[in-house]
Amino acid sequence: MDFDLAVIGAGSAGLSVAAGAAQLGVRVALIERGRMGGDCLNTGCVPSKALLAAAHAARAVREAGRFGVIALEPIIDWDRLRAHIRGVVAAIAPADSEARYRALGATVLRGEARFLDSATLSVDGRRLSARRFVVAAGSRAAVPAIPGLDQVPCWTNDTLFELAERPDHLLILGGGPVGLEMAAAFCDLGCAVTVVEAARIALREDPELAAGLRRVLVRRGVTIREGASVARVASGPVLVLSDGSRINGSHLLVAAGRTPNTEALDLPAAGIQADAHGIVTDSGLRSVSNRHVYAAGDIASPVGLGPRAFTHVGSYHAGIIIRRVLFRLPARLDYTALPRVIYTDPDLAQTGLTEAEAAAAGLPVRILRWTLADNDRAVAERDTDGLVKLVAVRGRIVGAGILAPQAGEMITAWSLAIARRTRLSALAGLIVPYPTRSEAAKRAATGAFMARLFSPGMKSLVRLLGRLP
Ligand SMILES: Cc1cc2nc3c(=O)[nH]c(=O)nc-3n(C[C@H](O)[C@H](O)[C@H](O)COP(=O)(O)OP(=O)(O)OC[C@H]3O[C@@H](n4cnc5c(N)ncnc54)[C@H](O)[C@@H]3O)c2cc1C
Ligand SMILES: NC(=O)c1ccc[n+]([C@@H]2O[C@H](COP(=O)([O-])OP(=O)(O)OC[C@H]3O[C@@H](n4cnc5c(N)ncnc54)[C@H](O)[C@@H]3O)[C@@H](O)[C@H]2O)c1
Repeated sequence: MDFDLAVIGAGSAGLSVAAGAAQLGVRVALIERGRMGGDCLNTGCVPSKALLAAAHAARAVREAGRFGVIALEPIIDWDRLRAHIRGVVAAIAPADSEARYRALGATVLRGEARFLDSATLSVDGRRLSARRFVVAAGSRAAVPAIPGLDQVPCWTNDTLFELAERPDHLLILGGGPVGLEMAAAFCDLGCAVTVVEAARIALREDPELAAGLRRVLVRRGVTIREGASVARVASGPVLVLSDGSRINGSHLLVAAGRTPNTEALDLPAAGIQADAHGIVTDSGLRSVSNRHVYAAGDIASPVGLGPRAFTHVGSYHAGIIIRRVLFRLPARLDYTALPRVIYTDPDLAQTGLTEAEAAAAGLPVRILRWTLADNDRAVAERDTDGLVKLVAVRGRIVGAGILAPQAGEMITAWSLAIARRTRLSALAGLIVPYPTRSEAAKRAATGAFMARLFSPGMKSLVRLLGRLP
């Protein structure tokens, strides 16, 4: 065997597996056909957050008047904005580079991997055998089969961040995390934006939190069409809906979900079962049909759990695979406290179960809320949109959803609370610094005890105790 482990794909998931394995002295091949770092570094998380940072700065200038700070409409220099995004990607790139992985001890092969049989790959014609394989080939933007869409120039996340032109009016097909983050960004940068969504925006998220986000985006000027069925796309671009209405724009971004990158791999040659969602695995990420193969990141579709397309999931998967393959431990996925964040400012962050998920599981759900309108820090900053919504079952927290600026920074504590099965009473007893938005979450937890604390029985008890010497 040429290698102990061959990792296909140098995105978040593949890089994490290769780094762990190489540092443990395993002979590991890391194979990448495109750019090191995959989607997250080049066409996903990193450029999108760099773009959002610029967009938030523009809005901060535009909205400074509410503090009595007089500012004019910001001027966006698109050349410098482009350079800013490239600069951020370049600053992070060394961590994902070929040089770094070679230095860690991995053999980095540039080329497209294809299975020849269950123990052999071809990498651009070169044969390579390995004892185990990790397929971490990721996903790409799914382009829906809408008549005319293939005839009209459109952006996906692959091309968007080149910012080839300033869109006067950006049409966005899809109101999931990509569509919403980019709607927030381009709107803040002064472009007209229309989101056209087949169902409702942020479909996976709690409807109450999604409604709060919708209100904010609409107030800022984003047009949102939900429940819209696009019958065809005409040049312009124009989205023609099935009710006959037409939505004209200057540019079109397709953000309608993901498709796993399975085609080039010739998975059947290695007997690896896959479906439209990715490689079918057990809950420890091993292929259900080839014991030597594991899947990680966006391309992994564990039975009963399904894919989760997040960078932090890719590295979590890597940890599971390292434990299983190298340490022979019975590691299994557990998404009980998996966080996710839509970075729209306010961010929509969720961990654990939503109210609907907990109710669907037949759990006796108790919902606790606190709105940012009742949070002193939010009031001081004149930014009171948002809500904390906790999902509790039998006195323990099982889910938390937060719509707030920097909610992504607030959610980790709630993941820990869920993972550790923390009691609401412990959360309500926490000392939280004043004034912070985190207080809103504590106040939500405290709400569980208010009625009992200030009940007539408790008043009688206090009266009685007051009579003691
Ligand atoms: C616009 C956008 C914003 C996002 N923002 C966030 C965010 O803020 N936070 C977050 O957690 N997630 C975010 N995501 C999701 C995140 O980017 C992905 O979940 C993550 O990058 C997936 O990592 P991966 O390693 O599974 O796949 P990828 O990053 O896609 O890497 C797979 C690699 O495999 C290579 N490859 C494919 N086939 C072959 C082959 N046959 N041979 C050799 N190489 C191959 C590809 O070239 C690619 O480099 C975002 C996604 C998008 C699109
Ligand atoms: N901040 C983050 O962590 C972040 C950011 C971006 C992306 N991501 C990851 O990438 C994944 C992909 O994001 P996404 O937003 O592209 O996909 P998505 O699947 O989450 O959302 C796509 C949306 O497009 C809609 N849609 C599909 N076909 C349509 C059509 N023909 N017309 C109108 N609407 C249509 C769907 O109803 C859905 O609401 C996410 O699920 C997430 O896991 C994460």
